[in-house]
Amino acid sequence: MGGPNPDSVSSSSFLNDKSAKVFVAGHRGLVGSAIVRKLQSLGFANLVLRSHAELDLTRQSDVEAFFAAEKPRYVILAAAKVGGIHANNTYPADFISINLQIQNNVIHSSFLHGVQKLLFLGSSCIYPKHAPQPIPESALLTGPLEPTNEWYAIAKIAGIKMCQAHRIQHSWDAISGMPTNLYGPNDNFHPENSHVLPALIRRFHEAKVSGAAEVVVWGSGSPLREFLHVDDLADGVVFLMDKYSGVEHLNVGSGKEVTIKELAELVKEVVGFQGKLVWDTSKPDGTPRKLMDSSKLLSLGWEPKISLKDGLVDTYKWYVQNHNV
Ligand SMILES: NC(=O)C1=CN([C@@H]2O[C@H](COP(=O)(O)OP(=O)(O)OC[C@H]3O[C@@H](n4cnc5c(N)ncnc54)[C@H](OP(=O)(O)O)[C@@H]3O)[C@@H](O)[C@H]2O)C=CC1
Ligand SMILES: C[C@H]1O[C@H](OP(=O)(O)OP(=O)(O)OC[C@H]2O[C@@H](n3cnc4c(=O)[nH]c(N)nc43)[C@H](O)[C@@H]2O)[C@@H](O)[C@@H](O)C1=O
Repeated sequence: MGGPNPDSVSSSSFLNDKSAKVFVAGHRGLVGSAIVRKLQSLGFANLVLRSHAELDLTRQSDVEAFFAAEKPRYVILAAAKVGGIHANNTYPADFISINLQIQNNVIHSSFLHGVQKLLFLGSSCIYPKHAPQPIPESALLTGPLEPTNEWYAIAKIAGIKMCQAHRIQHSWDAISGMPTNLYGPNDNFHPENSHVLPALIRRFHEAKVSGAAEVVVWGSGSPLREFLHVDDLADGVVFLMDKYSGVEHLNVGSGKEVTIKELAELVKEVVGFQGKLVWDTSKPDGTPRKLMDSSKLLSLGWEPKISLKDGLVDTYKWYVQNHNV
């Protein structure tokens, strides 16, 4: 590999630069809103924020004009087309094309307009379906992907490679973080297109309110998933912006996994639903297990703080208060 050592790209302290312009793309979403809360709590006073309606990140010329006018010093890319297993499986063209467009436009414009540091967010679905567990960063591109989300995964892998290519060719400080399955305030609670945790909060709550006897949960209940509260992820994102400058993407996980059956029982308990669970095995299970090995990030000094039970209680409270239910 020619050019400068991509791990030697210098990174000045993000946390000592709180008056700098920081563009958080996707600030109204689950992840972006948590990052904004975190940055504001730390005293960052110059955040640049645009809703989807104000700036469609799939439009290359609009994105370039935005960067030319605003010239942010830092960019955190949390805008994406996101959804659970059903949405990924049903809209493959949207998941690959919208994500490639957003990330290509934002990464390329950031580079062209002198952004000092950019953080790209991928997802644990970039790894092969049957990756070794816990999954190390080195498992990337070592085997076939899970078919229900391969389109999204290919876009995310391309985003990692975009960052790496710019580091190698231009010594530009672009890094990537791979979060595990996330949840928390401002999640998407759509009945079909959301991820499992918000979907179950809504379904159990609606069943409790209507007095239904049973709740349907998708798949066999046997897949294992690792969940991280989005406030822990936001803390990890700021940590990476401040402390990490390397070519390799880094995993960001809680290190704790549960089966979907255990998760459903926990949501049932937190919501206070008294009926029974019924499994719809016509729905896909997806990846059997995806526990990430986050030891590289942990060794740098970051650690998650919110337990799944506490995070669920907090998220259910937020759902009831914010969804007029
Ligand atoms: N949720 C999870 O479990 C996980 C998420 N991640 C990653 O975190 C990142 C954020 O995900 P999350 O917060 O959950 O997703 P959300 O859907 O909650 O938020 C995505 C945000 O991106 C915005 N957006 C989407 N398309 C466009 C567009 N064309 N132009 C401008 N803005 C746009 C959305 O605005 P609008 O809603 O108005 O379209 C929304 O504010 C993604 O990269 C995702 O891959 C990684 C692992 C797990
Ligand atoms: C973050 C991650 O998220 C997705 O991958 P996933 O982990 O498979 O996500 P999921 O939350 O949708 O499902 C987890 C498990 O839960 C089961 N399940 C039960 N009942 C419901 C249910 O009601 N809704 C959903 N969505 N799933 C349910 C479901 O059958 C599956 O076994 C991809 O977007 C991927 O690209 C990605 O990055």
